Amino acid sequence: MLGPLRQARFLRPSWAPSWAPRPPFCAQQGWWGRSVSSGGSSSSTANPERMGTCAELGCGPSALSGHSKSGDVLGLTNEKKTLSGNVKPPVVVPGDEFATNLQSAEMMLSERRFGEAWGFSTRALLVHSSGRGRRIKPWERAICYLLRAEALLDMGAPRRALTELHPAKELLERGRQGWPTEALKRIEEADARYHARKEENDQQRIEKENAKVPVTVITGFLGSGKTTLLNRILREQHGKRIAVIENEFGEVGIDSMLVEQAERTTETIVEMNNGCICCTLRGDFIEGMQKVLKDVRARGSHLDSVFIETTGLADPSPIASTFFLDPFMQENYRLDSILGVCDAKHLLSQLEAKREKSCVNEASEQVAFSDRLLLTKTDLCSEMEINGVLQHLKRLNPFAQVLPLNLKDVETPLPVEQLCDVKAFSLDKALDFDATFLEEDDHTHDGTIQALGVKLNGVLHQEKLNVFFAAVLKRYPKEMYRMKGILDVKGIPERYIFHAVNCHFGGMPQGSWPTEERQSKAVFIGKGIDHAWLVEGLRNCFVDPKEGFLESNVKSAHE
Ligand SMILES: Nc1nc2c(ncn2[C@@H]2O[C@H](COP(=O)(O)OP(=O)(O)OP(=O)(O)O)[C@@H](O)[C@H]2O)c(=O)[nH]1
Repeated sequence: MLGPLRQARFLRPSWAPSWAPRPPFCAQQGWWGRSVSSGGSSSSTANPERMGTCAELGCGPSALSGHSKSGDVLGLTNEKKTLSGNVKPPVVVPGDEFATNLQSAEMMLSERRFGEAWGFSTRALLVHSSGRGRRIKPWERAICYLLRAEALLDMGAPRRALTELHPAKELLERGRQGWPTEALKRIEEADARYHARKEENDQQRIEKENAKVPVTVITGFLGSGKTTLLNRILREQHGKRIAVIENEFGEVGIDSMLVEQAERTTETIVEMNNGCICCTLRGDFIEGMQKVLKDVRARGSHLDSVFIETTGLADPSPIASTFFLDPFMQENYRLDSILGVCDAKHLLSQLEAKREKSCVNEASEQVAFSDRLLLTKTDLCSEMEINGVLQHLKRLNPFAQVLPLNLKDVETPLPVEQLCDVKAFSLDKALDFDATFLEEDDHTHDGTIQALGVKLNGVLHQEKLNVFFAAVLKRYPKEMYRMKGILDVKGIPERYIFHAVNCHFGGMPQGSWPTEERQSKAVFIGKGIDHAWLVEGLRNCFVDPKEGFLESNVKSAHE
């Protein structure tokens, strides 16, 4: 039985037997039903359609990706049997081997026996190429390809169908004189079906993509404002449910303590501070992403967005490729954009900083790979400085939209709609930027950049701290990239938060301690720093150095 679609497209004449092919090929109209005297060799003109179609290269409909496992359902065996002559042609046109095969192919197609249809059409094309029998007209050859295209469309493979439709249309383009109207109509119909089916498939793909949770990867050099941005996003009234992945250096997690979990917006915060997700923690990262989804679903909740805050020295590219290489990530998450946060005050010096041989400058890699750039700390710069940085950013990444912002200005609402679910990441663009984007990653980092993590139990003395930090900034004005911490300072009931990016130091009491226990934490990231000197200096900052207890560890920034 013909399906309703095929019935509508190919009306049989009432007189035709049940197996009869479609009207354009029926004997009554005399195209290939009649015995055509073998007029010598076939057309000797070049056959551009001869090369490259699947059947001629030996692969039939079963070669469709995704269908190959069910080859027998689609008739792989039957296609082979037909090709080797083990299936008798159901239609025989005496003295016309080409018509016999083509009409048989038509009949098989009308019965949705795709393997046999493919096999017979290949045989018809082989008759033509071998030059046996009568001269085959271009439109007849076109029909061989056309019926394959129709078979593939019936199987729901419009893109593959196009490779068969193409030679049919090419033959038509070389001259349509003498082509039966029905053949022309049939090509037109197949073309329209191809477009409709392709659109339908594209639509389905878009819907599937849209159902995935969008993920924004926040990249940006040390101290550029990533955590500040995240806090602003979590505090905004945007009605979105957000999960956060925090990745930072060393075992002393500070950012996760600084991210303010706003009940209204925050689903979960996952902390990863045992290494860098762009290098050593890739497996943990995927596990973390699995856990996020599992927990949210177990709570009967949902996620509108995930933000990943990477370390200030991370290369965003290997993190991005995980979304395409890992099956779980591919199925559940959509990489929405790489959001690069740039510090207007320090970016130019960060871009100029030298790295070990064969190691990239992270700041420049982060800018170049971003889809959107957020230029922070504009409040600390003159208009001329801002314009200088903007020009530099344009040179490094001409495609990214740049958004200048003062993240400290909480009065001006954050344009959240420009930051998440913006569909800015493109795999094509990433591959243009780096052809090895989806290959095994082998990036290297400058191992001489190290992070000292310190935990301090005991109250600290404000004056002693002032002296200590002044000494650090004096000794390492360029080498100390970043200092940050949460301190228990005598006389200050709240947590004392300090930040330093290069020589810019700032600190203030902020937020109460979550528990009775007040453990101070600090991280120092830099190149060529004397860590023993730092530890000793900090030990001297306790109100009572004999009572204070200090733990520290040094790690290369990507361990
Ligand atoms: N004046 C000003 N300060 C800012 C702005 N954005 C961030 N900061 C400050 O810059 C310092 C570093 O900000 P963070 O948000 O911690 O930077 P980060 O990128 O998360 O730092 P790392 O995670 O250590 O790489 C903090 O003291 C922020 O308050 C801004 O737009 N203007």
